[in-house]
Amino acid sequence: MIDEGFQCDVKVINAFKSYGGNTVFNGLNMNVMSGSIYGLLGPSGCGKSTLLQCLMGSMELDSGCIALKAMHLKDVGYMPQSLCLETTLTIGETFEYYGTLYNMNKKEIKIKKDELMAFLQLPNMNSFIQDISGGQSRRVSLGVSLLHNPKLIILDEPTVGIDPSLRQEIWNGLLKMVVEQHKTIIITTHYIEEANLANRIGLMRNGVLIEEGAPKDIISKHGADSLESAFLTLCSYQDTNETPIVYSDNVPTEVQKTDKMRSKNLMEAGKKVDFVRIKALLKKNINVLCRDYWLLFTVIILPIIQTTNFCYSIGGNFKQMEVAIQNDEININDCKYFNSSECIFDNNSSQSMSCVAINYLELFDYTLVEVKDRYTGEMLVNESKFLAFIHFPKNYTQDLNMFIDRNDDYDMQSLAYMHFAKHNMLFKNQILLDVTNAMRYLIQITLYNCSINPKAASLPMDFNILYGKDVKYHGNSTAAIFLAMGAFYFSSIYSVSIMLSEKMDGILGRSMYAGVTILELLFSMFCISNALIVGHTLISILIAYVLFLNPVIITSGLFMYAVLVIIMSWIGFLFGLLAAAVTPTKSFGVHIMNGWALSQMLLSGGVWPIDGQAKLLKFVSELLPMRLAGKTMNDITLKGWTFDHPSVIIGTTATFAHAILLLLILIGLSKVKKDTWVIHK
Ligand SMILES: Nc1ncnc2c1ncn2[C@@H]1O[C@H](COP(=O)(O)OP(=O)(O)OP(=O)(O)O)[C@@H](O)[C@H]1O
Repeated sequence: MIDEGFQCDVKVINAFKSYGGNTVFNGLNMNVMSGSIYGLLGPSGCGKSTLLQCLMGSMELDSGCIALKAMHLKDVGYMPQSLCLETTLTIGETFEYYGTLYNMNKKEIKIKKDELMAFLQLPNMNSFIQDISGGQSRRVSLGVSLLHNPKLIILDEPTVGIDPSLRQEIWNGLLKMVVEQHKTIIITTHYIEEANLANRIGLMRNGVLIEEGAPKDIISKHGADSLESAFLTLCSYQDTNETPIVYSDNVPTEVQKTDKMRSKNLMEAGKKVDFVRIKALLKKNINVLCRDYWLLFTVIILPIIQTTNFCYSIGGNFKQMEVAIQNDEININDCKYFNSSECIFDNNSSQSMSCVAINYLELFDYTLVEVKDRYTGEMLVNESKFLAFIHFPKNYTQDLNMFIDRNDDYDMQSLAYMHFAKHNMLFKNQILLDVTNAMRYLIQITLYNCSINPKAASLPMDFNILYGKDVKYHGNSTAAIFLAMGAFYFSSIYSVSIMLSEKMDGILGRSMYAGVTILELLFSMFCISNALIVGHTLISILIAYVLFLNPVIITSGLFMYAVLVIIMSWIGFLFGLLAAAVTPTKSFGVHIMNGWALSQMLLSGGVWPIDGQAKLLKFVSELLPMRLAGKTMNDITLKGWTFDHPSVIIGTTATFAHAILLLLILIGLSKVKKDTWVIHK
């Protein structure tokens, strides 16, 4: 600490700071007396904002010392150069949020709100910040820095965009605060004439203060008629002298000697988690979410729509597949009245057994269209108008006698014939399977009518299904992977969106000046994210398993299913934070999320079983969290495995390990990357 006797509220001693190779402070000294207004002037880009951020402790000096009398963040009110306010809140809500962060009660906030409304001529307290003018929102920002009645007020260009008469009133108000309440105010401005009202000014250029003193003294010292011409004189003096002028009056010698010393960093003091602040953050973030209709739609309605889409569209049998047919045995419309009861070996039998196959296919929802000849049928398939063409020759049933009898007279012309397109393996597989089944059924019916055991036409094999008796469609075996994907993706979208706006718009940075810690913000976001995931996953589960009857075996393992969904949402939440931490722009963060979710969906067996992947890729896919969680969830619902099954234990533990790994990466990143969560505005 600096000795008690000195009358400065702020002292900067021999400060050095550079961004990469760009030197901003080059041995800068500054003294701000208690109970005064200090005007910090200088050309654009000379480092005024950087200096104020260093005073607040949000930025470190490379070397030198900053000493503040203020002990706590609540003793300081800081207005950054950018707005750094949540624009979806109203003016009133903004004051309530910051008032609560500063531990003010409702009555105190109300009194201060009325006071600031009159002083800063603010619009209606219910106006949303996004709906008011630039000048009005800057006044709200100024109001936020004055709200908690701080001892030291640091304002970065508070009067930009404000009309001259209101500017004058604001200065009068600030002067009154200094006189009546003994406040200390540091203010940067580009309007040199208004700096005349300050008690003391510092002229900053080329990394140092080239002059510091009362405006009148500076003007007379340089024989100028205004601050502006004094400043110009000083600039030309500095340009012709190589050694920078370093003013260091009133600097205690013991502090001057100490390089790299910092008496106290306000931002580092009192980092304890505070539940009042968490409550304020929760309220603010719920308000923000409720007003961001697109985000609300994306994290609540979209998961429900997508689950419904998934159940309706993925993995079901193909419907109304169009097949061209030429039946020389009978008109296919007459098959409707076909009754197969006679044995085809009977002499007077008039059966058209092709109808058995045709009716079978119609029963399985095929659209059969009669074509006039084989050439047309094949051509239509080649032109992709039909998926297949089936031909039954004229004496099909008659010749079937010989086929069953294994008669050597049976020739290839007597066979039914299928010409089909292979451009889509799934269509091809389904048609082949259905037509094969139709023909097997035809043979079985034929044998049965002739009192021959139909088993003769079935496969001599017994199939026993161990797991997944109720799995009928591909979608049944990917439903759990899809739900795991939803838990991951929609949580990540929430965290990346909120965190990016907190970071890029400087909202978190500003809340931190009011004492908020990153942990508190993350905790509040985490609570909201969990509430969202529980809500939309419950609805998605009801849609998938109750409405669309995806098979599920009810066991105690379902508890682990719920646990896995929650862990997947945590992984999504953490990954969203990671994307927000590394991305240089808002939109890129969302692209990272979409890209990673899509890749996982493709690799995790959600689209196609991973058993079809190359060995190395499969090894990687096996380790993906969506795969681990989705597979384990599938094992629980389709195989009925419970929480004590080794596979369930391994799957759950490995998924949880992913969450821990992401957490460790985030902690590590926060330590090495200074702008992980906050961009200086
Ligand atoms: N995060 C950053 N990374 C790199 N350089 C930076 C960063 N922030 C500021 N600078 C550079 O540091 C210098 C000082 O910037 P600063 O914003 O402090 O200037 P200023 O005096 O407040 O300017 P203005 O009056 O235009 O607001 C500028 O050259 C700027 O380009």
